[in-house]
Amino acid sequence: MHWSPKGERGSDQSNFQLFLLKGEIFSLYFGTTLVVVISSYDLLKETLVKQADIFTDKPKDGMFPVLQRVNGIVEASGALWKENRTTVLASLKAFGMGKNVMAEKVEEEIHAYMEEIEKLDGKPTDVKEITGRAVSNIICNFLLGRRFDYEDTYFTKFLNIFDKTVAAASQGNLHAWFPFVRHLPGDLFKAKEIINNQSFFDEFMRDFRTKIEDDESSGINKDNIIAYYLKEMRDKCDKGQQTHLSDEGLTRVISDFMVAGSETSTSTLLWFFLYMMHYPDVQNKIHDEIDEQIGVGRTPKITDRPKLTFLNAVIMETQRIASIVPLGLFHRCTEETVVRGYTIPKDTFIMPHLDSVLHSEKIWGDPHNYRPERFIDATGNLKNPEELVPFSMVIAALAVVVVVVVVVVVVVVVVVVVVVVVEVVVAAAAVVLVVAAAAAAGGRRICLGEALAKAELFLFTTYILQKYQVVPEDPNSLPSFDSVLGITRMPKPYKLRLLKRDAVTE
Ligand code: HEM
Repeated sequence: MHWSPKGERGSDQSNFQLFLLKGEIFSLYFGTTLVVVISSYDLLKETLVKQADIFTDKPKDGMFPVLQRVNGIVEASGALWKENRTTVLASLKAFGMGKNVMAEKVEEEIHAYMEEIEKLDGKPTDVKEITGRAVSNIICNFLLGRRFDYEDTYFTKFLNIFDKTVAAASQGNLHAWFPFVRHLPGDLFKAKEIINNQSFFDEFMRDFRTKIEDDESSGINKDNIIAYYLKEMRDKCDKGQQTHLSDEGLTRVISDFMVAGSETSTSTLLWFFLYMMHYPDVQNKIHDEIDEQIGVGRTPKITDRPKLTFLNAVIMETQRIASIVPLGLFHRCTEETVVRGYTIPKDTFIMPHLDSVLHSEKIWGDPHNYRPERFIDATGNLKNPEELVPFSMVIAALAVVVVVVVVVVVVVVVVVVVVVVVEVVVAAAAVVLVVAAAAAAGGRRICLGEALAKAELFLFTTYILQKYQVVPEDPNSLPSFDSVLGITRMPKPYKLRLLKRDAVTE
């Protein structure tokens, strides 16, 4: 469900509509599977964060039991999940995740994206396809260490298959809950299509891998996740170390990245453009801020981010109100436990109802109003409330761990500074911090792409609004806030026009 700013309800074409019910905790059955829906910030914290050891794993058969394999990150559990995740995180760190190197890869893609936008020449367009293509290409750049030209036939074919997989996966996945439907004649529930797409996908993965290995043997292009993963796997095998890293794991990591990293950022950008059309005052204010802080003489940089307080607040408000992963991703409860007096049996599926936090009246007061100012404090600084959970709950937990460690470290430093050399303590403190953060991240499911997604959202929106005004196709009729719920909550297709700002001013 989506609430428009004027309080009108939009509609999701979703199978989940029924479940957007009231109550902090309730259970229901999907087929024969018991699912417990957990709502409210406090309750999600009580479960996903405070009882993380019990609530971190994923359903044993994964989201698509028809594929009969669970590996990679999103669907994996236990030691297998941890090693895949740690390896990928280490590779991202090695290539500058969270630093400017990451932003440079994003910027490289945005330059190509802006050329495509320029070609539109202000004509009414549904920008979903070109935006999605640019966002997927960024993920390819991380996976392979290179981007593709938009005309590249290999890339186009890959994206087509990927789109089909996402579309089939978005259609309710009924065969996961009612296994008998897989045996019905025809393919009404898309089980066969998912299996076929997956084997195409696997073929592409093998191709990707061969290309990387060729590059590797010729000594080029080592800054990519695939090369890093393969090297780790080989090194561990050579040393006779036990490892969960495998070819299958790598294939799943690649598809996890494509699925988790493409639709999410694309959907958020489409919501952003939609809100810009509905709120021209907000858009004008961003234009003014960009003009003042960056001007028109140079392209935006990630280092401009702290200067654009209002734009940051608009992105946060868009993520909050759009709530693109409203029902989170399933977790699994690995031990019987009691929550608020209700017994949750072992292996129950847990649905984290993130929407209940992002749209909570208790937290936001007026959750259905689009009001970016809620993220700016009285002194004009950006606020970062822990209840803003589009990437799930874990950030708050991580922050808490880090804050606790920082406090302990500061106290230790103050005490020890009198007798010992300060640098030694600070160095030790840094190690403790890294270890603590790693432990927290390793034990919980923080969105692995949060830093990348935030860089993308900032750079795409700044580049576009520096040059263009986003206006509706028809000035007398704004596109609706209705949404379609698939893997993410996407706005229903709409067309916009991107008008050059200098032309508008003239
Ligand atoms: C606006 C963009 C994004 C949003 C709102 C978002 C949101 C989420 C959410 C809600 C989860 C579920 C966490 C949980 O299980 O509790 C998640 C997991 C994940 N996301 Fe994102 N995400 C975004 C972008 C990305 C990007 C760009 C990537 C890839 C580079 C990515 C990779 C992942 C992965 C791999 C996981 C699984 C983590 C695990 O299970 O250990 N996400 N994301």
